[in-house]
Amino acid sequence: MAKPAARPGLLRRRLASFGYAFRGVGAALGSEVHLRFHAAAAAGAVGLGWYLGIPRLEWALVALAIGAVWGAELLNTAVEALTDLVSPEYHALAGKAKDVAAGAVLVVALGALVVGLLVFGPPLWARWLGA
Ligand SMILES: Nc1ncnc2c1ncn2[C@@H]1O[C@H](COP(=O)(O)OP(=O)(O)OP(=O)(O)O)[C@@H](O)[C@H]1O
Repeated sequence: MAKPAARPGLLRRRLASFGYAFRGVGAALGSEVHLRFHAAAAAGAVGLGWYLGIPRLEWALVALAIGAVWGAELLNTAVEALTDLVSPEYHALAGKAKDVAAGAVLVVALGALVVGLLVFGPPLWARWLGA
């Protein structure tokens, strides 16, 4: 009897999963203008945080906000792709799925905006007043 093909080891499978995940982020970055905008905004926030010397807890908030926006945008991209696959023709439910997914990005982005205003607003204001 033929021996079943050996399954790759656990570590190799985990590493492959990471590879697929990074490939997904790369594919979304390549196709989604919004995600490139989020990348620029994240770079701006990190630069501002470094310039203002914000404390560690505020870095944690900024990191959470950036991660949440990226996560929501990636999920939105996945929903769009699946919707286009399942329902290339017009369908009210397909439209609802895309609108709700886009709404999720909007809600998270508004939360991130509030975080940005609370973290960067006061020290920027103080610098401008002090200048
Ligand atoms: N198959 C469909 N059936 C019904 N309505 C759709 C369908 N595809 C798109 N729509 C509607 O058109 C809107 C825009 O769809 P589209 O696929 O262009 O998404 P988008 O978020 O604007 O795309 P992108 O992020 O690539 O710019 C959706 O939010 C939805 O309201």
